[in-house]
Amino acid sequence: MAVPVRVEHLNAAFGAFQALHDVTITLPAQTVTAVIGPSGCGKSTFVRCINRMHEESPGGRVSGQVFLGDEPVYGPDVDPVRIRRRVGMVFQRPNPFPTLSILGNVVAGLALLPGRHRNLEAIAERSLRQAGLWDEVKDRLYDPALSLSGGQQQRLCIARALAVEPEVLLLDEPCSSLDPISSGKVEETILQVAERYTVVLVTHNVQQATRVSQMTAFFLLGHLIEFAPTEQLFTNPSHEQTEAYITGRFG
Ligand SMILES: Nc1ncnc2c1ncn2[C@@H]1O[C@H](COP(=O)(O)OP(=O)(O)OP(=O)(O)O)[C@@H](O)[C@H]1O
Repeated sequence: MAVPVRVEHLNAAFGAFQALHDVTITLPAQTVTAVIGPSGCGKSTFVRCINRMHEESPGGRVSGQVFLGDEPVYGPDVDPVRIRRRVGMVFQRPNPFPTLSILGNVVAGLALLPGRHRNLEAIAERSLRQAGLWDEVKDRLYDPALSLSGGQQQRLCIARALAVEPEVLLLDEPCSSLDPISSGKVEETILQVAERYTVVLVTHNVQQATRVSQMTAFFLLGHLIEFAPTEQLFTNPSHEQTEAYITGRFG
């Protein structure tokens, strides 16, 4: 079940350096929200605050609040591990577990969940289908994950994230290490999973944002400058700085 992510007055710092300033935004459910902006503007920091990974960075501090549905992510008794189960994440470089098979990778996260181990093959099939990889791997589920191409490995990582049934999926530049054909397949996967999840896609590629997202958030120097339907933001931006970025005048 997808839930909206409501971010209120979020500030994030690395020691004395403030990387995010007073960000307030609601990321709708069953929608792909693209997060764009020049290098260093705080895109990764923003998504890492949603699943409480930022606080794991040296000097990482957060203030403000994030709600997953009704649950405050930074509530006093909230277990970050449980939040990370509700909010799956896929990184820039595919990072399958190198010693595990394709199937072993997909179900790896389930070992951490109580009472869910009954039907691993069925869960793996469902997740691989959702990630658009099933047909390519169904006859080689016990092959090493590293025998897959980079693009397949990235879709495997998406399947692994989906296997534990998160509500939100964070994708931090998932195509940046992939060739255009593999990127296209990952984009198809993103479009497909957005029907069921709240998807947040960090991307450097403004064309990719227009292809796969319905909403776009533009960040600059740690500030959220503009958040609008993607088509509107790219055709009729409300801010001069957004226009400068999307027309390639900086960044
Ligand atoms: N571990 C860290 N320690 C100190 N500063 C950091 C750390 N990680 C990131 N920063 C700084 O925080 C700011 C935001 O970084 P962040 O990685 O969120 O930006 P980004 O928009 O995702 O960049 P890119 O597009 O290059 O990945 C940058 O100024 C960066 O130098």
